[in-house]
Amino acid sequence: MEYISTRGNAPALDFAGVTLAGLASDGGLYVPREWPRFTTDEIRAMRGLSYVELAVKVMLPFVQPSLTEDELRELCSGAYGRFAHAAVTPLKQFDQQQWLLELFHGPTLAFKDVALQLLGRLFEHFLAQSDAHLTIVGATSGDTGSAAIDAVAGRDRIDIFMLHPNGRVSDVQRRQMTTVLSPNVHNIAIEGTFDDAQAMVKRMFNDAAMTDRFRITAVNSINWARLMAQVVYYFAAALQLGGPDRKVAFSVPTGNFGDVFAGYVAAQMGLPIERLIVATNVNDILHRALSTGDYSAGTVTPTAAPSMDIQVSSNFERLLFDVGGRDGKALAEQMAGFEGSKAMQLTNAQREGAAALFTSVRCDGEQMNRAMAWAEEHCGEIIDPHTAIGLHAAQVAGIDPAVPVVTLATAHPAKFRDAVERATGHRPALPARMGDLFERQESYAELPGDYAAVAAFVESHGTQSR
Ligand SMILES: Cc1ncc(COP(=O)(O)O)c(C=O)c1O
Ligand SMILES: N[C@@H](CCOP(=O)(O)O)C(=O)O
Repeated sequence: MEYISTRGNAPALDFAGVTLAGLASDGGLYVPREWPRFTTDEIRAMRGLSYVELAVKVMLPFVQPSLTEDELRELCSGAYGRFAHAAVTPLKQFDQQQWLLELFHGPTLAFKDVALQLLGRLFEHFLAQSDAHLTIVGATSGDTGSAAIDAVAGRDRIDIFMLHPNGRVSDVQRRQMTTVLSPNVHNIAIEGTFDDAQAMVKRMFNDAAMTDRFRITAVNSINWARLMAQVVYYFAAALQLGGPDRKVAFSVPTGNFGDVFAGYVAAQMGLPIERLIVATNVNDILHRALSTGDYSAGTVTPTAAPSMDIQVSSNFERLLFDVGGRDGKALAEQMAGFEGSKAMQLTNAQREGAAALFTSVRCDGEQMNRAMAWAEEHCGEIIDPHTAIGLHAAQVAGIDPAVPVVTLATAHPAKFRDAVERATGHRPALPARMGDLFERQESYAELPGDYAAVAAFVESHGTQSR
């Protein structure tokens, strides 16, 4: 498979190349040159496969020729062997129509583990073929950070610099990152929002003074390999609910648009999907874009679902590229306009293309709390605030009652114990292996929201590769 940039002005790369590159050199995001497509018979034949075997089937077209089938299988076995549930992403029934896909059984209790456990292994695999040293620079609103750190802590020839917005992640999320004291892990709390951190990360990819010396890559969902691994669980859930002979809808708590874009990819690969529901909190740029065509970023409002406190959603660019006719030059101009003014209007083609599969719902704090309480009262399930936003959207999106709706449960409720306790009266416990999280020593730097300060920190703590 060959990958091209959404902005049309970067070299096409193979899978190993895009995995190590992260972001394209023209500032765009890599996407496959074309979508691989399964026939209905091929999808039907996936029923009953173990998660690892399903992952191999779904991802193989994306990784060849950089990886053989056996290499992919070995990497997946290692990655998913670390999950605490035999099904990796178990599906639970809420009622006649509503289902919950639990994506938080990995080491750091969020859906990010599904992709990052694999990505850490991919980095190691591809690095073994060269003598390069990799510098990962990432931004997190809470969950990507710990999952990425868990995936690469202690690995040779990799440093990770993870930026989180100071005071805007939950205390469990922060401690999951800052108590990992491996010498290759560097946590940085910056003044500002996740969007500020993400903008600094993207800027570093285009800063020749940095890229000339450091081999910088990404662990955020701007890295194609992240999204690819997330496609698998859409297949896993749909197959259990009668797919491909029955359509399924998915409700996805959304911030950076990575998880729900993976659902879009599954649909392009032939999986029959009724609707993809983009569930946002009050940071609702995506809801406004999908419902009115107005993609304009306001200020970020802190909420009890902090991982979704995002206004600039990186992966939306991938959708705009695909539904807008794959015109890299036109998209580069559109994105340059957005980067200047933080506002843009979707074209008619982009609006109509998105409307064919996506529905959006904005969920405020009260609706989120009610969804948490409903799950507890009616189903005995404690869900986290992000999942609750997805559940609320699933219940109000107006999906045909004959179609199952799967809400993606993106985080374990114990990561957000205070918010869950406020809504349900129950305080979920951390798993035993994390019982001492609050006794562990923390280490992180605090920096102003200033690119030069972050770049200087990376320079002084990183390992030059070139
Ligand atoms: C718990 C949780 N739910 C939902 C999201 C939103 O996912 P995405 O950014 O892929 O849209 C995130 C962060 O990405 C998250 O950490
Ligand atoms: N919600 C994320 C923000 C980054 O998203 P990513 O999927 O692009 O890494 C987080 O928890 O860090």
